[in-house]
Amino acid sequence: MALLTRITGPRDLDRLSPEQLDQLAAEIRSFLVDAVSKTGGHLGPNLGVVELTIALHRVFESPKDKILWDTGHQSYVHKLLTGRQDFSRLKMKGGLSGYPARAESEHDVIENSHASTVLGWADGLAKANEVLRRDDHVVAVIGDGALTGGMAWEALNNIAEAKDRPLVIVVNDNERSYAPTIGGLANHLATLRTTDGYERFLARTKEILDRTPVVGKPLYETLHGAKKGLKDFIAPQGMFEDLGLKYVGPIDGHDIEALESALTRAKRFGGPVIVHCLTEKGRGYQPALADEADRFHAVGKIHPDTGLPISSSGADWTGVFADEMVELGREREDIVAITAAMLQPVGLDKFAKAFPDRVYDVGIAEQHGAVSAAGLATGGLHPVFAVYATFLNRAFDQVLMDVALHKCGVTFVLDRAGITGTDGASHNGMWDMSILQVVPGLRIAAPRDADQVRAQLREAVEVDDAPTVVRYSKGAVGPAVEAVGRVGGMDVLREAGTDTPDVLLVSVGALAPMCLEIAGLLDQQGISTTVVDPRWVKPVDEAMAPLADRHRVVVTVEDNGRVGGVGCAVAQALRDAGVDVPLRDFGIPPRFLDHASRKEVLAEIGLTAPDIARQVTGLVSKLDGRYEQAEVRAARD
Ligand SMILES: Cc1ncc(C[n+]2csc(CCOP(=O)(O)OP(=O)(O)O)c2C)c(N)n1
Ligand SMILES: CC(=O)[C@@H](O)[C@H](O)COP(=O)(O)O
Ligand SMILES: [Mg+2]
Repeated sequence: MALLTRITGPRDLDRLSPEQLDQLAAEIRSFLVDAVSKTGGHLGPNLGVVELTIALHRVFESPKDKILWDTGHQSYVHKLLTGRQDFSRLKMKGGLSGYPARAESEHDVIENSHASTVLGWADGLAKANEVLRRDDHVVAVIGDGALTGGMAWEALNNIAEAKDRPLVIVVNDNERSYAPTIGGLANHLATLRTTDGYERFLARTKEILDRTPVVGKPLYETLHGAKKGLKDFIAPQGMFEDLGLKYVGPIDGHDIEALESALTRAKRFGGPVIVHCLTEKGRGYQPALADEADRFHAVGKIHPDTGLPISSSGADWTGVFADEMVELGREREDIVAITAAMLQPVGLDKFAKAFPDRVYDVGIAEQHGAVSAAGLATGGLHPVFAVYATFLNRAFDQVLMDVALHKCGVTFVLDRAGITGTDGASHNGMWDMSILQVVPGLRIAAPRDADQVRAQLREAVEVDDAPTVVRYSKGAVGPAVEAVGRVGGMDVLREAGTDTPDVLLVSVGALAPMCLEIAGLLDQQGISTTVVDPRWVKPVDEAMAPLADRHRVVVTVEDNGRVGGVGCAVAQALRDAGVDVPLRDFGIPPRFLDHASRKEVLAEIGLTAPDIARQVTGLVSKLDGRYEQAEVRAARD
């Protein structure tokens, strides 16, 4: 790493020769494979942007110029070139974030990770430069996948309008999101890729003319000067130029010299310009290139030589859903599936294999996915839209106004619900049960184990006149948690063992084993506890209020934001029923949580069995104290 370790900031790149730049690119690739194989992370995307990042940092002057990365998962090389070379704790507590992070560096402008936002940011920053008369540049790097998001097009619509407001958009076209990027836009990029456009024509002409030096240079310059007419003559530049954006490309995204030349021209242009770069996801690393599914988009710990995972975590929630979907698909021809560019990560790959005509990849377009689902349902099908919980945030209005208002039978399967941890603040699925609480008619299932995923998915797809949601966690699914009884539609997981029980513990989803542990700890303190799993947490089961009324305290525990979550809904239901029992709700506080393992985050926010047991013990003791005081008062009076 002779060169890489000497790069302490972007300006150190200025003094490197072309040969040294190539060597630096090779060093960075080997660093990435070595470092990310130890920690896990977004290996494929970063291997693809090594030369592009070097060229960007040579042509632009970050942090004065703002370099923005859409989604941000491909910012590792940017980190390496901006003084962050300790990757030993990547995505771990106290280590580097997996995305741009303002706390880490003045070179990181936005803390993203939800896709397709960068053009909006760039638009705003460019407008600010204009109003404040700054001559700084704004450069937005967006992938072909992120470009399928509607927000990107809303921004382009604005950006194209201001002909003399400088803004450089780099389209990092590796032809893939996780899997190959789909749709009309992807097809258009493919046409641009294969068109022998102006750039390639000019490069070839230059090559030929360089061999005839006498007439070569003047002729080349004449051709270059006549570029607009020449461009139209050679090949139509398509949609981008039709929109009013200057188009430069396609550029070989692994040729630093070509990249620098294109970026320099874009920088000088003085208006909005698109630089279309062709890159290869997983570049230089054979195991990634051989992985047709996702080119090592995001890996766990792997053996660097083979790319094979170090350990396999056994059955996970996604896998249970994946298998059950195939079963359901066999049983019911009306069941169709939707993914927003994440077929494999959400577990719809098996369904797609079995029923290729019944799965729709809508691109990174959660809003459209939800509305399209409303259309499918209205057309007589039952769509299952599988999406990470955090990404459904985007489609809230569509769930409310299109799916729910129209009473459409659409099932949303929310993967990665609850604390996911290592992907940081934006990836925790901690908002879904709060925002969805307000949607009339919508029902939410929070299965506690694999059997319940299967059972509740089946119950969900039976509902054809309202949206249903099935939400579960990331990673390994725990052992089955057997019910010992049933009250209304709720499973009783533990009886208090007395006619005058102290605590009703309402356990939500995957937290069932923890709730049973809490009950055990309370038992040791002489506090008798009923543990109930409502299964369907919205609407609150009608049996909840009478059950609560038989206890002295109600405690809810959920892997979701406390504000507006299941605890709030239960409290409201009890109030509505006139049940006056103290309630204490445990959940995720309304804070953005730094990246760390799920276990560390849960410990930090006090969502652990000992913490909760301690607090509940305190609460019960306080009630006992009050009770005793009342008795003393009564005896005295
Ligand atoms: C709103 C949203 N939906 C889904 C995702 C999950 N996701 C992360 S990266 C990615 C693919 C991005 O493709 P592209 O922009 O082409 O970048 P590449 O990885 O190919 O460099 C997806 C779907 C996300 N981050 N944000
Ligand atoms: C950038 C992004 O949004 C995804 O790639 C995310 O990192 C995936 O997370 P999982 O590892 O939980 O699938
Ligand atoms: Mg891509």
